[in-house]
This record gives sequence, C-alpha cells and structure tokens, in this order.
Amino acid sequence: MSLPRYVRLVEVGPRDGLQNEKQPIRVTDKVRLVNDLSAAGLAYIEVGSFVSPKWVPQMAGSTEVFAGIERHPGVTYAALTPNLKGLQAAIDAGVKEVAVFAAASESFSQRNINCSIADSLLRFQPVLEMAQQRGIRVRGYVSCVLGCPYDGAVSPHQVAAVCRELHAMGCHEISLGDTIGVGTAGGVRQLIEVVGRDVPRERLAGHYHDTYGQALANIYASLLEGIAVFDSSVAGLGGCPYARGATGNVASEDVLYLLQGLGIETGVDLARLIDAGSHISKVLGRESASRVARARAALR
Ligand SMILES: CC(C)(COP(=O)([O-])OP(=O)([O-])OC[C@H]1O[C@@H](n2cnc3c(N)ncnc32)[C@H](O)[C@@H]1OP(=O)([O-])[O-])[C@@H](O)C(=O)NCCC(=O)NCCSC(=O)C[C@@](C)(O)CC(=O)[O-]
Repeated sequence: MSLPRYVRLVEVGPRDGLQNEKQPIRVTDKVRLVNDLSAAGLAYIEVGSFVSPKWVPQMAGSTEVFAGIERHPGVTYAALTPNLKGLQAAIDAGVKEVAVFAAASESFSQRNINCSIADSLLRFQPVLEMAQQRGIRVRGYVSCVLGCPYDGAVSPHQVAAVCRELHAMGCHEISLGDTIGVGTAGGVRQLIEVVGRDVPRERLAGHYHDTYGQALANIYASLLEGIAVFDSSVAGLGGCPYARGATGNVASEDVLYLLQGLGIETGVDLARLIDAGSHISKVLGRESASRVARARAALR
C-alpha cells in the first residue's frame, strides 16, 4: 500500500500529557500550551477532560482552560467525556468535539473508569445520542490494544469487538491506544488487519506510547497499513495514571520529523512545535522527551 500524502496529527499533550503530572500546573500555563500548539499549525488539540476530579485531579481546571484559550477557525479543541455529566460540562464549556474512552481489557476498564467494558459501552450510548442531538462529534478511544498492565496479552479480536461497537454507536474515529507501549510493528500490522475488517481504516487512528521505544516504528507500520491519523504529545509529555511505568505518548516533534522525511504533509511547523515543547518542559522543570527537540537544542 502506498503512503498517505497527508497525515492528521491529534495533539494530546495538554490532556494525555499533563493528566498524570503530580505538580500543580497553572491554568495560564495550560492555556499558553494550547495556544502555542495551534500557532504551530496543529489542527486538532485535545485540551482537557471532564472526568471526576477525584480520579484525575490535574484535569479539574478544564473548564477554565477552555475559557482561556484562543479558538482559531479550522482547529478542533476536544475533550474527554466519560459520561453524561462530563458531556454536559463540555457543552457548557463550548466544546464541539468530545471523546469517549473504552478499553480492550476488563481489568483496565475497571481501574480506569470503574466499570466493565460492556457497562462502559452502555454508558456511552446516551453520551453519543446527546452529542449527536447537539451537533457534537464523538471520537472513541480503545486502550490496551496491544497489551494490558493487569491482564497481559490482548487479542486483536477483543480489540476489534470494542472498536466495532464504538463505530456502530456513531464514533467518527476510533483511536487505537497502546497504553503501555508494548506493541511492535508486527503486532500493529496484525491488529490493523483484524480491526480493519470491522472498521474502515480511514476511521482508525494510532495512539502509541513510547515506553519500549517502539512508537515511531509502530507509526511507520501503521502508515503502511493505510492509517493516516496519529495521536502524539508535544515533548513526549505524559504517562497513564492507571498504568504504572507507562511513559508519554510518542513525541509530536519526533513524529513530525519522521513524516517530513517521508514527504508527508501535516501543516505543522517543526520549529514552532519545538518551541512549544521547550516552553512547557521548562514549566515542568525537566528536559523534553523528544529526541528531535533535544538534538536541535544541542545545535544552538
Ligand atoms: C468514569 C468515572 C466518573 C466513574 O467513576 P465512579 O466513581 O464510578 O462514578 P460515579 O458516577 O459513581 O460518581 C462518583 C463521583 O464522581 C463524580 N463524577 C462522575 N462523573 C463525573 C464527571 N464526568 N466529571 C466530574 N465529576 C464526575 C460524581 O458526581 C460523584 O461525585 P461525589 O458525589 O462523590 O462528589 C471515573 O472513573 C473517572 O472519572 N474516570 C476517569 C479516568 C481517566 O480520566 N483516565 C485517563 C483518561 S483515559 C487514558 O488516558 C487513555 C487514553 C484515552 O489516553 C488512551 C490510551 O493511551 O490508552
């Protein structure tokens, strides 16, 4: 299969990246990050999530973040909403695209959203219905598509079953989450081959954490399988609060460098993206996890 000419990058740094931070991060710093990312040309930014503050305290200020950001035409500013309460808060904050999040493994589902996979799908049904009535698009996530921190191996058929349900419910896109970054290129190709029988490949996205250093290889493998949407996190921010030892998503700068090398368009400016990552890394008091950002910094 030939490579796509254009790839859409879904920037998840402000949400997936920051949700795991223990230190308080000011709303103004989160707002600055989102604005820097849209200035860099990212057309899809996951700004925050409307979840229980007892479960993920760092996302508690999402309403304030949405109120503070500049909203540019053509840019999607999205949020996670696990239930109707979350959706209502997102609507009140003027959010136009939300995401529901399921898992392919039972234990992760219980730890992350306190219910079974089947119950989570039942809970998402009214979220999808209300969102559709309000003209809000819904993305679906499936976690642990290549392995679970509690249950171990996860079969592609388990993943396909959850993806099929989310797609049938009306999710316009399903993001395949390698939550603990254990996947390899071979496993990714097999996964897409199986899931692609139930959900068209143009409706799938890759969401790869870099815990085992495989994320870029997994993206390349996905490109070869016809996937053209990837989630990534500026400066490689992140980790998952319900997956011990998980690192951040693959760094957006590194993905962009890969795609530029393949001649694939994204609309994102690498220098401005590196600046955005450098600023938030300073705020957090640590070095960027992006290899490209570090290499460029060493040249200065
Ligand atoms: C789903 C629940 C709420 C169930 O949690 P629960 O305790 O079963 O829910 P509940 O309905 O019994 O409510 C308990 C309390 O939470 C409140 N509550 C209930 N809902 C909300 C809401 N939306 N916003 C704010 N508050 C809420 C509710 O009002 C109540 O408050 P109380 O009466 O005790 O004061 C909880 O488990 C939760 O919030 N989980 C979120 C976990 C999370 O955000 N994880 C990270 C995102 S997933 C991820 O990162 C993976 C991904 C997507 O990136 C892909 C990958 O890499 O795998």
